[in-house]
Amino acid sequence: MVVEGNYAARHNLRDFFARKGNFSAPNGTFCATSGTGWTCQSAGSRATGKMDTMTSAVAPAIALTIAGSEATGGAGAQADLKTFQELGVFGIANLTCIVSFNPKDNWNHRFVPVDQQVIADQLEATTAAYGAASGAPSVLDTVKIGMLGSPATISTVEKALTDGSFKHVVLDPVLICKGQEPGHALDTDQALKAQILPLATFVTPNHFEAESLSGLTITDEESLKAAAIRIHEISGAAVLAKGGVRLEGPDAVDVYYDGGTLEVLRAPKVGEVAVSGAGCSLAAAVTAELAKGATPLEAARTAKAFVTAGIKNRVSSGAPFDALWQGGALS
Ligand SMILES: Nc1ncnc2c1ncn2[C@@H]1O[C@H](COP(=O)(O)OP(=O)(O)O)[C@@H](O)[C@H]1O
Ligand SMILES: Cc1ncc(COP(=O)(O)O)c(C=O)c1O
Repeated sequence: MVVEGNYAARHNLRDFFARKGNFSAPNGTFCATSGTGWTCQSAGSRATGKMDTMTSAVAPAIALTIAGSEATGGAGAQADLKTFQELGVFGIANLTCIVSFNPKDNWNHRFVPVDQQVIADQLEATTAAYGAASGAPSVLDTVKIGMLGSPATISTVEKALTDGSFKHVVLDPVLICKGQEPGHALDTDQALKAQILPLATFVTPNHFEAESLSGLTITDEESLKAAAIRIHEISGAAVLAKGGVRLEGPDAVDVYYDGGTLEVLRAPKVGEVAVSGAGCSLAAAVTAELAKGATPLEAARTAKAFVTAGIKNRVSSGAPFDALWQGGALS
């Protein structure tokens, strides 16, 4: 029996009927409840069942992003949620800051932090709803950390990570954004390295961030490998170090290293400029795949393919940079 595109199969059936009452589906099926049972009838066929038989049988995997809002929708929490959804994961966003590009100032970032108590409140609500003690059918054990933006926020998030019981902590160590000058946020950089990096199980530095975290200069694939190895040694995390468009050559090259496997992930460059949301979407795709049970290496491979497709299908705007599109090719 198909009830409204399988909605009921993914939700508590009792809740479904409570919302919809008796209803007619567009294919001519009529569904109703009586007592603890349900009946659906269409021309020539009839199906019955108990209200509890389909309860949350296939709840989706859950993932949380602790990240900033990027108002134009290309990067930040917006990119993370779109990626989670595309990959079949129920996404939750707890916001740390609001970034609004400034078109009157060369599209530089205007950054407003969210109040620390408000960040803590969001984390409290999320934990109560989906944490280990929540009774939720899918427990939240996978979190992505995006832009934190200040030492105060880093301390708030550090507390949530140490209080919580996350199996996977994917850190996109956002030290600068595209368009920002390197060195803009060095105090945050230091706090991120000291307080969040040791808690990460997977880290996705871009070229600048990999140089900053490793202390090495990265000019080619070999030095990117050396940086990935160094960052693993420092953090213990699986590392996906991104060369992207910042290394010469026809391919966008990233290096994965987890202490055992070293793998170069490559895809032909699409254009020669960086695309907004590529780093966020890559780390979010890793997060979604880990939440669904993939190994870190499998998650990295899937994420690379997802981001490459999203860059090919990029969205242009009045801004001087394109945004990644997570939704597949539009015909
Ligand atoms: N023009 C491009 N063509 C293909 N892949 C790209 C391109 N730019 C970046 N990538 C890939 O997108 C992902 C994000 O990389 P990057 O843009 O360097 O990260 P960040 O957004 O953190 O600076 C990486 O997998 C990188 O190799
Ligand atoms: C809130 C926020 N998070 C993260 C980023 C990093 O985005 P990207 O995926 O383009 O590196 C940005 C960049 O603008 C941002 O504004």
